[in-house]
Amino acid sequence: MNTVTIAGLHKTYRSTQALTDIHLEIGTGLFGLLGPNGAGKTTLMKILSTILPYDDGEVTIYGADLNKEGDKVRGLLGYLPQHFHAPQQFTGREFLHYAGSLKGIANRQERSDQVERLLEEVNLVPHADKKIKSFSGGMARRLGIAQALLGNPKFIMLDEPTAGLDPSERIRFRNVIERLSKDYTIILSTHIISDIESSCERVAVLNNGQVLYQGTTGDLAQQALHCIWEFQVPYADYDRIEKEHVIISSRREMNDSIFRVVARRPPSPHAAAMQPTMEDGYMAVINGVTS
Ligand SMILES: Nc1ncnc2c1ncn2[C@@H]1O[C@H](COP(=O)(O)OP(=O)(O)OP(=O)(O)O)[C@@H](O)[C@H]1O
Repeated sequence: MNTVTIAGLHKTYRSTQALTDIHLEIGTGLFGLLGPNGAGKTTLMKILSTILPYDDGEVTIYGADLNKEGDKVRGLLGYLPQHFHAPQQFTGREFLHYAGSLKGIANRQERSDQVERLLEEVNLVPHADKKIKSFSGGMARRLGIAQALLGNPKFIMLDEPTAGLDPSERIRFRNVIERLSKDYTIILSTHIISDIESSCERVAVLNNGQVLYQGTTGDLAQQALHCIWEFQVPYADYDRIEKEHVIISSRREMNDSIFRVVARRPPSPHAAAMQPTMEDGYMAVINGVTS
């Protein structure tokens, strides 16, 4: 069942066309929104969270029209913005009480029940009475998720939630999200493929304000079928290869460089055809080199 439907969405900032004719169908669970810097991910999230008006299109969230039923939509959603800053002098628990009041949870007992449940859900109980200024980046992000979940939303948007986290914090954060995805519709925007690879079933790839792909993560990899090659050249040729090909990765071995590239034809007579990964599929879609 689709919980979020977007049809013909357009958004322009003065002279910048940020989103062009976006069509997306999103169901329950975790949905990945992938795209390079400037693709339009934050713009889309701001529109869905009713912060930003749009020029044209139809958006429904759990059956409510974003344009006509803004208040109803706001009651359904939780949002973790890209640059989330909680007041540093508050403790984690104090901040959640404060955020709960702002969300209109007036009954103190009800607010307290939600705050305690969410602290547990994001594994912050042992740190709940520490000042936020002492939190690590990962703890602050998990607090951000907890505030997004206050008020029992059904639809949660997380904008680049793992940016700047170290690997162990990223894994802990990912586990929290995966657990939540069983009960909520979650959109996770990122340009880090591995955030999505392990946990999302469906993804959309956005570039220059357009949806270039939407479907399963497995099918995204298949977009690069027969287009992924590895080959070895002397290290001295590095600059030439970089100019001539769309490089996915490269590594140095002794005096040679080994390149993984996306191309419709073999980039050299000795190039080996490789099985595509999701990252390969993403690079193929972004660069318009699909099979
Ligand atoms: N307030 C604004 N005024 C004018 N142009 C804007 C504004 N906000 C975003 N843009 C432009 O709209 C386009 C989409 O930006 P957006 O921030 O939505 O992309 P993004 O995919 O979230 O990128 P990032 O990963 O860097 O946050 C970009 O060209 C950006 O420069």
